Amino acid sequence: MGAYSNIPLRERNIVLIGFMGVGKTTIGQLVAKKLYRDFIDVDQEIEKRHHMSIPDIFEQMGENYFRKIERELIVDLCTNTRLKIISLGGGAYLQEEVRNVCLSHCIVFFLDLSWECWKERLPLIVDNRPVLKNKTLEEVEQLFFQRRNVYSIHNSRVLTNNLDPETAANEIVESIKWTWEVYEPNE
Ligand SMILES: Nc1ncnc2c1ncn2[C@@H]1O[C@H](COP(=O)(O)OP(=O)(O)OP(=O)(O)O)[C@@H](O)[C@H]1O
Ligand SMILES: O=C(O)C1=C[C@@H](O)[C@@H](O)[C@H](O)C1
Ligand SMILES: [Mg+2]
Repeated sequence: MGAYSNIPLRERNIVLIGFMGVGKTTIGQLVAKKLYRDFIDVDQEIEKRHHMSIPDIFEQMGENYFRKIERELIVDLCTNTRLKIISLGGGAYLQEEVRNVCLSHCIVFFLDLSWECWKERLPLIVDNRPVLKNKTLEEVEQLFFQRRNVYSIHNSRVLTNNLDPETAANEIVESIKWTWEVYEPNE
């Protein structure tokens, strides 16, 4: 896999990364609509292909198996598709191979949210995120900041504190269009 593929910027998939619950799925869908592009949510795609929910995959096949199919799907999407909006699962980007393929083939957007704002979201997501199961709030906080270090490797970042999904999606679209204009003008 080359360090930087020669896919034109305007054709590159846009990949959304960030911690569980920051809004990758919700905001990704809106970005796709606004750019008239197809949306792929990696978690939903895995559930569809395997006819199982993510919590069931974790429980019956184990996390290592989930990470393998997650990685293989992302490598396939990044290398074989263009013009998509792709939302990753919250843990996918921790795998080095995933980071490498996303950064070399796509434009990677980090959806950032402060710990204070994120904490208020916890009740909305805790029931179907196996990684959060049986963790104390302190342990989740530790994971939040550990992972933040990895998400910090990205092409662009949007801080979504106090932004509703629609506004966050508009910011991403503006930023993408600006990048296209600056780096590939007159197309
Ligand atoms: N900008 C926002 N403002 C308020 N609530 C939001 C925002 N974005 C998402 N939410 C809500 O937060 C919850 C989690 O959002 P979502 O499922 O999109 O997160 P995610 O990043 O895809 O999580 P995961 O990594 O687990 O897939 C949902 O209930 C969603 O409605
Ligand atoms: O952050 C994580 O490790 C995960 C996030 C979800 O999107 C799912 O991919 C799964 O629940 C694991
Ligand atoms: Mg999601």
